[in-house]
Amino acid sequence: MLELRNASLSYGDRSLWSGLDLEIQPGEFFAVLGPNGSGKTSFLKVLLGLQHLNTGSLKIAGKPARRGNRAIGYVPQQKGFDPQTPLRARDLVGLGVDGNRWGIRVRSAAYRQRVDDLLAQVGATDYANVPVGLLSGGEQQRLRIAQALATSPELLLCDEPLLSLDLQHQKAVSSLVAEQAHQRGTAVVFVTHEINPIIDHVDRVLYLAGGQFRVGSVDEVMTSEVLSELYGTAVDVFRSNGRIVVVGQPDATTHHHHTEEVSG
Ligand SMILES: Nc1ncnc2c1ncn2[C@@H]1O[C@H](COP(=O)(O)OP(=O)(O)OP(=O)(O)O)[C@@H](O)[C@H]1O
Repeated sequence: MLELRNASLSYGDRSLWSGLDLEIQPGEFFAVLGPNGSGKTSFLKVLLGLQHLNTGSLKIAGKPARRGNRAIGYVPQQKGFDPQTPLRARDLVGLGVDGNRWGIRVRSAAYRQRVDDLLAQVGATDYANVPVGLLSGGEQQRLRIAQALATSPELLLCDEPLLSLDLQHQKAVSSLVAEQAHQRGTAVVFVTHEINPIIDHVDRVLYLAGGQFRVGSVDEVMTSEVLSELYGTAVDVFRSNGRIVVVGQPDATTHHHHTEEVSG
């Protein structure tokens, strides 16, 4: 589905990663973790064809990366909608639906059916006609996912989709994305600061830090040894009730964005 070979990316003399070889399979839930500034968003930009690699190659569904690739669905990092936003939930989802493919000449029956199906797929049918600005952060995030799924992408990219969500909504959105991967066969690349909300779902992680990276299962990557090596300083990883607690990262990143976001 996705194939990176000997990939490196740097800005000026700052290297974000180099020598990255990676294949992501259909149906895989793949997370990208790392502190602020480690290159998580840049990684998504590469996949979206918005950022060129300095070395190496990338293929998505067998073809070189390019902008506007319809095989990719993208859930951007976003704040909440303004309460005045004059869009209903179904209008937002409808923006993702490809008019040509569904023979829209606006508001055709096929278009309405497609929007209804997408709303049902993310469990948003009950608030289909509510203005998006009045919905909770978690409800808005479901709609963004529905919008990203509108073209039935083979690859779904999510940039910090859990930011500003409470625990219950984090779980619901994580499960929804996991279902898309594991039941529907979409490859998912999921950028997050926090492993715990997705720990039960994620297949593998890419951890970026200090210009280095590590790829593997949660058990392989989230260890004191690996993180200490990546950060270049002693980092302790503890397990508690199925959760992971990381202590001693030089850059305490986890809550950086939360104060800036509109809460759900
Ligand atoms: N176009 C660019 N030109 C130069 N430097 C850039 C560019 N884009 C990003 N950077 C730098 O590269 C680093 C990685 O940025 P990126 O946004 O990918 O990190 P991130 O892991 O997504 O961070 P965060 O968790 O804060 O969102 C940052 O130091 C950033 O300032």
